[in-house]
Amino acid sequence: MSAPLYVALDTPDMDRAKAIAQRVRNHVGGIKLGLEFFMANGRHGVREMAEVGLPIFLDLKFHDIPNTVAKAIQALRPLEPAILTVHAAGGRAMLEDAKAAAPSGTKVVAVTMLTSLDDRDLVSIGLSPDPHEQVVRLAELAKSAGVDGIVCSGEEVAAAKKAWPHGFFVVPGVRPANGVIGDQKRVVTPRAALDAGASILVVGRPITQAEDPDQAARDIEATL
Ligand SMILES: O=C(O)c1cc(=O)[nH]c(=O)n1[C@@H]1O[C@H](COP(=O)(O)O)[C@@H](O)[C@H]1O
Repeated sequence: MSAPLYVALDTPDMDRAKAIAQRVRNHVGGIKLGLEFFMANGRHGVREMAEVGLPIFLDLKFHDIPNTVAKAIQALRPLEPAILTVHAAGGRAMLEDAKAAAPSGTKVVAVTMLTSLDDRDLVSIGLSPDPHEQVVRLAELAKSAGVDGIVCSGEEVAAAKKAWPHGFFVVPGVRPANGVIGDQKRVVTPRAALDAGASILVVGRPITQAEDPDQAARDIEATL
């Protein structure tokens, strides 16, 4: 079952992104392109990566006033990404306008609480120290604003799914057992994330920095 695994190709280097995509294409369900790739390669780069033949998740995490976010998404419409991200903290009107601006076939998902944050980080930005509370609150907001789902860590996905049984749940911050955690803080294994209710998993460095990305993707796939 390869469909739920999206590989995050976080590199500014088009040749490297293409080479990894070609190596792992039979073991992943899609490709996530984020700010690092987009800043270097833009729309043209996204089109080129679409030639690999896998769904494209365009992760630009929009967070601005509703008009600016809507116009930015309208400008991306020709790319017809399978999934795109906005920050839930942009608020209801921004989420509604983002969904209205996106192509009908694009899932708009709202980032709740970045997986690189822990309870101390939440307090430092003036929020309640409980990630579950924060994620469930933002999941309810995203649901009522009419977007398709949320991004959260595998630690909160079960609670969020309870609040939104038919939502689409993207889980990054996923690490194979004994994997290098790096800058992530709320981390679970791919299997645990799926068992908790993830719709798709996002995995970057455990695949892209592996000596053999193809084997790393196969190893993760085998646990799903
Ligand atoms: O929206 C995301 O995809 C995202 C949200 C989040 O809370 N945490 C998170 O890590 N991500 C993205 O998921 C990917 C994780 O990469 P690795 O840590 O290398 O597996 C990166 O591309 C992040 O931008």
